[in-house]
Amino acid sequence: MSQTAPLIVRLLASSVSVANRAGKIVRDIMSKGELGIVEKGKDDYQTEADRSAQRCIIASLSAQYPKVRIIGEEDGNEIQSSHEFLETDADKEILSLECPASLKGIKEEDIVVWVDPLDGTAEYTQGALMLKRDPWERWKMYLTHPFISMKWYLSLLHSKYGFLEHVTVLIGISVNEKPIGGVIHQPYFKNENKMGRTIWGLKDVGVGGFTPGNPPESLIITTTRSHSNPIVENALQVMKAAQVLRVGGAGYKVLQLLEGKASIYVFASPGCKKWDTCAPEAVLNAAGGKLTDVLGNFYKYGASESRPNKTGVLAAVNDELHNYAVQRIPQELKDKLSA
Ligand SMILES: Nc1ncnc2c1ncn2[C@@H]1O[C@H](COP(=O)(O)O)[C@@H](O)[C@H]1OP(=O)(O)O
Ligand SMILES: [Mg+2]
Ligand SMILES: [Mg+2]
Ligand SMILES: [Mg+2]
Repeated sequence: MSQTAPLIVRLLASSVSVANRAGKIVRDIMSKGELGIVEKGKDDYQTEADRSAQRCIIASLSAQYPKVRIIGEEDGNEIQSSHEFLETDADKEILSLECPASLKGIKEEDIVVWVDPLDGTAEYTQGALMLKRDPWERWKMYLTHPFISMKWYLSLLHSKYGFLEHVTVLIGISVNEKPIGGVIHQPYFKNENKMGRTIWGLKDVGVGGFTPGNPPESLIITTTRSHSNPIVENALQVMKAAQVLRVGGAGYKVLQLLEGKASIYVFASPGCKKWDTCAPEAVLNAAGGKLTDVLGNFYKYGASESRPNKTGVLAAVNDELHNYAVQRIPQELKDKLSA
């Protein structure tokens, strides 16, 4: 690795390589078919892919950047047992980036990295069903699946490939409580000749790994497909959108904004945590967008911050769309979430 590149550039380059490796782990576990699903709470599951991918990311980054504080979604990821997963490559394209003056003086001690090893776990476990080509085998798996309703099962059958494309690996880099760099890796993105893609963003540099798109002509909202409730629905109704897309994962929804498939991401509920939004917010910022809670306030990403994003998520590719969304949310709803 080029030791001459400034720390933040090296860390982002390492994060890109580590996210690619984690994505391969996620795919390999799915191919083996033993997901090892554990229920953490209501509508909250963990699989062997979440656990192994996190072990890979934390072991690899902490071996190379020992003083960086790294916080992952999953518990019980002892670093000692993870040498098989060590990834020490660093992406060459990122290493060759010109580091802006504003990021040159950053030290390891100033950095907090937020890791979501697998964002869209609900969609990942449902994707396992779609890999069963035999309808009878698929039906049997559905019957033993812990949390797929009949409505979801039917929507899965209609979706042809399931929702695996919604799954992402998220590595967010924050300094002084603000997200300044991030990686969104999509293990199941279908390219012509290879599986997966890695999107990155760095403050005062820009974004890469995809083709940015302008916001759609009409107002298209993207929101949750697996964690809705009456307040979430209320916040959608007031937007007066031409269309509402219901997809999985915070990473995937921000990708939809970046690619011009949706205008605003609205989620008026406390379910997302700091590891869900740190990387997406960093990439969105680097593309000129904005991610806040539904009141329009920024989240802070210091190591001692509480994990839940209690007051929801509101994101857009530009200030104008973001302002529109903040203004549409009724005060009563804002009060309810911040109570
Ligand atoms: N109620 C919840 N419980 C646990 N995780 C949640 C909840 N709501 C949202 N999340 C996390 O935020 C992501 C985005 O939410 P949604 O897909 O509903 O829009 C989810 O994929 C999940 O991350 P993860 O899959 O990493 O556990
Ligand atoms: Mg989870
Ligand atoms: Mg997540
Ligand atoms: Mg996760």
